[in-house]
Amino acid sequence: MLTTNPYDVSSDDGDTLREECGVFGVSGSSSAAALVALGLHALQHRGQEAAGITSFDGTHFHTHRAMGHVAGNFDRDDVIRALPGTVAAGHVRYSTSGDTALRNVQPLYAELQSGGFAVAHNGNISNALKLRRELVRRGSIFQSTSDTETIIHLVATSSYRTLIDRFIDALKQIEGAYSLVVMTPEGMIACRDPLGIRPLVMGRLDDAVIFASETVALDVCGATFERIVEPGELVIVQNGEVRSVKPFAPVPARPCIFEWVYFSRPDSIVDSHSVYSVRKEIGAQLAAESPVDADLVIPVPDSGVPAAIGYAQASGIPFELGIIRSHYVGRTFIQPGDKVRHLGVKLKHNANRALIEGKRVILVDDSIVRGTTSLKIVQMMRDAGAAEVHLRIASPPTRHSCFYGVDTPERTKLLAHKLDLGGMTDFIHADTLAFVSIDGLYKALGEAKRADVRPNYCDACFTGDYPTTLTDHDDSAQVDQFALLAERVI
Ligand SMILES: O=P(O)(O)OC[C@H]1O[C@H](OP(=O)(O)OP(=O)(O)O)[C@H](O)[C@@H]1O
Ligand SMILES: NC(=O)CC[C@H](N)C(=O)O
Ligand code: SF4
Ligand SMILES: [Mg+2]
Repeated sequence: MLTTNPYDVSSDDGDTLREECGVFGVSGSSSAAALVALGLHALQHRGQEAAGITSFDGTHFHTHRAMGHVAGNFDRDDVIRALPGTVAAGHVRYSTSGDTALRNVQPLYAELQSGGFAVAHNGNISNALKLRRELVRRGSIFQSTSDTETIIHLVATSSYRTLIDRFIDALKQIEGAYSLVVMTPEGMIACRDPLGIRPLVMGRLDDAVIFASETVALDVCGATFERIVEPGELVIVQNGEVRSVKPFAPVPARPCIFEWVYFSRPDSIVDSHSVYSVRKEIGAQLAAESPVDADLVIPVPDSGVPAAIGYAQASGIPFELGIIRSHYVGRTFIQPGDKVRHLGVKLKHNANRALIEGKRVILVDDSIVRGTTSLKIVQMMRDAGAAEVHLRIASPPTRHSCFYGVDTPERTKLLAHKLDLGGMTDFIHADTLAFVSIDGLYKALGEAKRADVRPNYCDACFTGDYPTTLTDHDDSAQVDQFALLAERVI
């Protein structure tokens, strides 16, 4: 089984690009857990494997964690009532390290010398295996196979005196991507890795301070956006007071560019750019770079829609809903195994036959990962009588795996790694295929082009230019060793 998730020795679903995770925290509300449940609903697209909420009532921590969606697990009064207190944090998960099992569902919790410690994490620690090996040698007893648990053991074993110093000490040892919401008896801490790879924002609802992966979660619970948590910043909320600590030497940020391409909801504003507007602008860039004479622009729902609107407006070709999506089928990425995944794409999309017959169509989707969706959709258009099928993709070819919080297929499963443009066009049976250029993507974010040296975003899945060292992934012997370790404890 090939996957970028080195702990995941149990799953046969290693070749899917999945979402990431969502975090949400509330400090200072008598309805803290209920607000977290609402916020997690709005972040459900970021993780559909499992969800959890931890609350603190001033004396005790309370946790409910479960496999599956937020709805179904957190829509009952008794569940919310069992999470009392004015402080609460929650998480929706797609695993990147560690199997899909209850023990890895977040927030993770431990009793430390300083009292309870709960952590919700979006991202992936790219030296977690190495750190884990050292910690286990020194006597740490891990309860999960998640990379996130490494943070807890580093805090527990730190030689610094105060909890904040111990936490900072832990962060300085980890590498990779992390947006965290942490709960301790002393207060809530929200922080972002020095490069700000994963998003994190801060909002207010009356006297409560709120942290969320995306602004849409603030909207949904009626909170107002205050500011982003800066890359490398810790925001500490203690007895209603908010203070900021910046323990890292400042480095220019590299937020994940895929947030604007696919991950974030279009109604979110990520690092001051509207996701919807950026997607439309990518579509416009694509129309300028790769025009084609055709009758209709058709989005591949859902995530291809804003880029298709942008393409249609820029080209003057009418936008039409030529593919109708069933809203009762989950995202393609989460279908287990190839057979079911292929079936999933058919169940999810259907051609709007009456519209397509005899037409030259331009399909617009946000990305090609394995090529499963594109292959099916192009065939669907042909079966519905399309005269020509042109595919336009609102991101550059995905040629590399992500090690920062997205469970990408192993590199060899990526269509653009295996085939060049001609090969891909033949594979999906399109008349023409084009991807937006990397400079076009940067233009959509308001830049003149991608800077050759130190660009302003992480774009490693397109360029292979990873902004951090990848300790675990550069050392395959170590990965094997930890896969064995995980196997023993499953
Ligand atoms: O090349 P593939 O391996 O098929 O993966 C790429 C497809 O997967 C995603 O859609 P998905 O159906 O997961 O979600 P969406 O409904 O949000 O578009 C993405 O938007 C592409 O359409
Ligand atoms: N996708 C994520 O951000 C996952 C967080 C963490 N690495 C986990 O696997 O639980
Ligand atoms: S590798 Fe791709 S998906 Fe991963 S953080 Fe970088 S840009 Fe985002
Ligand atoms: Mg899609």
